[in-house]
Amino acid sequence: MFIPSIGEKMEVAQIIVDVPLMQTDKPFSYIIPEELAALIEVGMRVHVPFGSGNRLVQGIIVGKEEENLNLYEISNLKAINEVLDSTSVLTEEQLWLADEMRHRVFSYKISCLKAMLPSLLNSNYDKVYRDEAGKSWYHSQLTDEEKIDFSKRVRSDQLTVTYLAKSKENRKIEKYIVIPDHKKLALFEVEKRAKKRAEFKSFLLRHFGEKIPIKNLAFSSAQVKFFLAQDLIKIEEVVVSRTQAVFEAVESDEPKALNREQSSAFEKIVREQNPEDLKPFLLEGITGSGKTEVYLQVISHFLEQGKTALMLVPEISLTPQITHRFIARFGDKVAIMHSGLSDGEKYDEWLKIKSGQAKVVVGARSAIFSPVENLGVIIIDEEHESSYKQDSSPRYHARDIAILRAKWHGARLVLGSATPSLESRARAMKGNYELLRLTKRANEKAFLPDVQIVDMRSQINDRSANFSNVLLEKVKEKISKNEQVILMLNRRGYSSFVMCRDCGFVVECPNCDISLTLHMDTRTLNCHYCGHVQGIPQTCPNCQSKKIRYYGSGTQKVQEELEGLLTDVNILRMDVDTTKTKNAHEKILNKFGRGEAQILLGTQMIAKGLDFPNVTLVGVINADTGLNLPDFRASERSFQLLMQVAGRAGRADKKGEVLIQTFNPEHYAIKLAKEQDYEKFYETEMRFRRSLSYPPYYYTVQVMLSHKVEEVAIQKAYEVADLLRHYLSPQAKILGPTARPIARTHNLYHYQILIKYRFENLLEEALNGVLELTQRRENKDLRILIDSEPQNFI
Ligand SMILES: Nc1ncnc2c1ncn2[C@@H]1O[C@H](COP(=O)(O)OP(=O)(O)OP(=O)(O)O)[C@@H](O)[C@H]1O
Ligand SMILES: [Zn+2]
Repeated sequence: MFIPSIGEKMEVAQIIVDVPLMQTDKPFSYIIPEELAALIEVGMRVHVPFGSGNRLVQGIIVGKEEENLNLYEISNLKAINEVLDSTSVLTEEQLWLADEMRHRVFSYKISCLKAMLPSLLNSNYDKVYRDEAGKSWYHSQLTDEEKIDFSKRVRSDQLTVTYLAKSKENRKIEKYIVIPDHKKLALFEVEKRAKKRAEFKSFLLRHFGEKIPIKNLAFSSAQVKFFLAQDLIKIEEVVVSRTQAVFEAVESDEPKALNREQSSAFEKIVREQNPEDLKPFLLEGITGSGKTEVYLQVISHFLEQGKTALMLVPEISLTPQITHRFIARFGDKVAIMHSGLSDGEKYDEWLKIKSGQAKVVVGARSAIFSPVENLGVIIIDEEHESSYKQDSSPRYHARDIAILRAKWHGARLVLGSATPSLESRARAMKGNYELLRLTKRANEKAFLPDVQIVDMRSQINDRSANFSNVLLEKVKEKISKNEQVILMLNRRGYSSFVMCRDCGFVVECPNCDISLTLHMDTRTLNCHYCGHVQGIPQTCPNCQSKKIRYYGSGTQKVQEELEGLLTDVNILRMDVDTTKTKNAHEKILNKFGRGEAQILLGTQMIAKGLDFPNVTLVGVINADTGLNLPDFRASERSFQLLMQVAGRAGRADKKGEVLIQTFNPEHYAIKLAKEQDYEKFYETEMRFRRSLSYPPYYYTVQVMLSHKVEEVAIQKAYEVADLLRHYLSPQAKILGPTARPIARTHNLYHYQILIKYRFENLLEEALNGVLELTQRRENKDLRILIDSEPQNFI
């Protein structure tokens, strides 16, 4: 057949479509229609027809060029249907980052690209166009020609655009039940047989006068509807606002004169260097040594040079205290990014960054992707924190992305910690990072606190299950001196549950192999994995005994106990439950800062970043719970957490004390935390890692397979292990398959394989082979997750 070879010049775009599959994990060519040609840029989102049905899907333009196409090629190409943006939403750097990421995280390219966009742009939204006179049009209501015309007018600045999430209208709405009339409800007769209904009624009566959140309610929506229909309850909606009040009411703050160690670190970080010679800096500074002050001054330095800065902190420590310090220094040049913001707020901050108005971005993990141009420095505080690793696809580590971005910009990268991760410290020892040290507290009058271990095995205290006499007496002593106390309850892998005293039955989640957690405020049992909620049984479901007891030590329970043991004491509690609402964090810390409570009791949440001069005692109620987890980083995590929380004591001129209650006083992680000896811990732990071939001596990749039928999960896991053995060298160690420590969640059985390796040329190929398995029809119910350098083993 004759195919004309003299072609036509046509504009063709390379597009990654939003169909996360192995076969579609590459750019597809689309013709750019003439009328769109002037509007289209690389980095924009478009709608394109895809597949045999030509269903419209979203895509991202990653390249475009003029090509000579013959008729045959033209007839085989589809055309772009619609442009979604008026300017690129992804920069050239971000497109490059997505490519680099694809090879490291074994996730699809489209997932990498989407990770770089604010979620509003990935969700169902509408655009609103406005002209100068304020007249507005909704994109969804325009004709195709109008859409093109409007895009042109946006480009020539005649119209402005804002995005509006269709589903939520950009507002967060929370619903509550309120009871208008107590008497009416009380007198309402419930049919005898309707047991649940009667339970709900008495629940409502107990909560009269309160706003009862509908979220996590232990009763079905049918029950709610019934009472609504009888006019016995009402639903109230509360709109959570999109505007941020953070920037108001922050006093400005002047730089402090750096001490010798601080200035030496500062000078090394900012010194002139060839971009090729730049290495990441590891700033190892004990708690309270003034790392944050160094960060602030390094950032100032680069701002003065007309550059920008990116500052990452762990989500959990993105407390007002830290954000305030940045706002106080840099005012409205700061953009804040964290998960507490609504999609609308995140989008607003993103725009502030994209437009160049924000020069300093302070944020949690995902802020590493923010589209700041002209970066002078990237800082990762508490670099050892596992929350820098994303636990869902794409499973990236912010540190790895930071290294790439720093390279692209020729920017400095500073990793800061009092207890660096073994990986980073090992790199510093090899000379891949430059090690900078701060060994003294910045405040001249402050010293590291005295740490004491309380051996709980020899503590018999009939008055309390949670407190040794020593700790209790110390708490009393500090309170009597008008000083403040921080108490930490390490809840990792441990929480309160309900058990029958007669038969030992523990109430478990019907979907997951794990006991349900008791929540006293809602009087429910909740599953922390799948979100299942149920009421607390009055009798044992197994033996009908009435001896149902509550076990474990949630923060709520400890608070109750403490209130019984001490008189006239105000306790503030900080945990997931008390910080759900907006700015709750801030309110609690402000109260504590003003001295309105003597004790701050909380989970890991209180271990980081807090700087309260009046705190002279830190008590760790249970140091052990993290130690025995089936995770090779268990000791490292426990050590880091103890060092971190101990660092909250004695930060000003009053001497600090720390008491650590433990059942494992001989464990090296606890002993060395007492001695506050990072160096010794590093050596001990490195020996252990070496002998067991764990990171940083080996790299790791975890493959997790899930299926609703356990046998299928096992069988497929063996198939995958065989496939890996076929590709990888004998030097690679392939462990498993084994069942996950929590073997079933969401009604799925999980099996895992761990690969430990040093150099494997065919690793990517092998893992792509594993991913391809999921595309086979017979495997359509099989879930396979690949996690490079996994941080989470439970
Ligand atoms: N050069 C300095 N002169 C006087 N005070 C300083 C100086 N640098 C820091 N400080 C003060 O010392 C205290 C501890 O400093 P900072 O919070 O920066 O330490 P950090 O190392 O970041 O602490 P952590 O890691 O424990 O959270 C703060 O109150 C800070 O204002
Ligand atoms: Zn569950």
